[in-house]
Amino acid sequence: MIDDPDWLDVLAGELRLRGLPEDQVTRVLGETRAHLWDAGEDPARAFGTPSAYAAAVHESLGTPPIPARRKVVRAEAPRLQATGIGKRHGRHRLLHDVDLTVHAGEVAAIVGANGCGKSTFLRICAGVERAHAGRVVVRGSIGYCPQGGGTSDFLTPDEHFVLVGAGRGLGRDRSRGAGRALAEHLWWPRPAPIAAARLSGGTRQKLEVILTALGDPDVLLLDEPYQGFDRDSYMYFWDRVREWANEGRAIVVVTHLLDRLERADTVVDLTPSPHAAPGVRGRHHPKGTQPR
Ligand SMILES: Nc1ncnc2c1ncn2[C@@H]1O[C@H](COP(=O)(O)OP(=O)(O)OP(=O)(O)O)[C@@H](O)[C@H]1O
Repeated sequence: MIDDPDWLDVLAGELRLRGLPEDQVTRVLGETRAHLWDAGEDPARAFGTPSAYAAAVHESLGTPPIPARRKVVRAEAPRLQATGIGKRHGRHRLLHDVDLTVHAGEVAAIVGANGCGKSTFLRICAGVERAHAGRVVVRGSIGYCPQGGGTSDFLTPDEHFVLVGAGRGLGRDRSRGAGRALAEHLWWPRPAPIAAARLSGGTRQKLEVILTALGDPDVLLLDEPYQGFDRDSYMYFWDRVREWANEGRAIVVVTHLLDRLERADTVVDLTPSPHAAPGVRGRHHPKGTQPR
């Protein structure tokens, strides 16, 4: 057998991402390992990518795609509700009366001109900055991806997965498997065992996104998370956002790029209106409309 523990780790992560119970994950891994042993084959040659094989297994087992726990919450209450948010810097009124409601299964995009307060609004939603007015209610756990700064120069990708996974209650193998499975979804199939300082800018940014999503937080807050991604990775990223939502997460993305806004259920444009009173911001657009 050409035993590839990395491939099997990623497969385990992929199966868990699809909601397979732990006993089924163990059974599938055992059977797969036995097959590889008998056939003496390389796993990628025998089964393709872990992601594709997990999808096939998932389909053949007929496992429901969305855990029931998340569905129930969607019907009951929004995951994130920001009401009447206001923020000042001295005499400058940055945010005024901004509302945002995001349920499980929904994607919200925050757009607007440079400096209009998008990152500030997201930080307020994440609870790392205080608003001067309004209220934020979050139901569930939060994964927050700021614009950079969430990784350590000296740790490898796997070490990041294990460290952050531990903080979210995941064991070592599970963290590594989940991290690598998420990496594959972002077009980063084999995170190299090198320190993060030596990763390319786009790859390091992928690491930030993966760490945010590790452990399946209920609410994902992503501040221009695709910076430095190549075109394919950018497309994969938006596919992944939609899949995360379909799996029951509530997602808020701060974005400058308007080409994927059809993926969002809600678009909030924080650009100040020329007709509004000075400092008045917070305009909402229904799904599919383009902000100015
Ligand atoms: N502590 C502070 N004191 C004064 N002004 C501040 C402070 N923090 C942020 N600002 C200002 O608030 C404004 C909004 O910043 P923010 O980063 O939220 O905007 P943004 O819409 O995300 O910008 P960009 O599109 O450029 O990323 C900026 O003009 C910034 O300089």
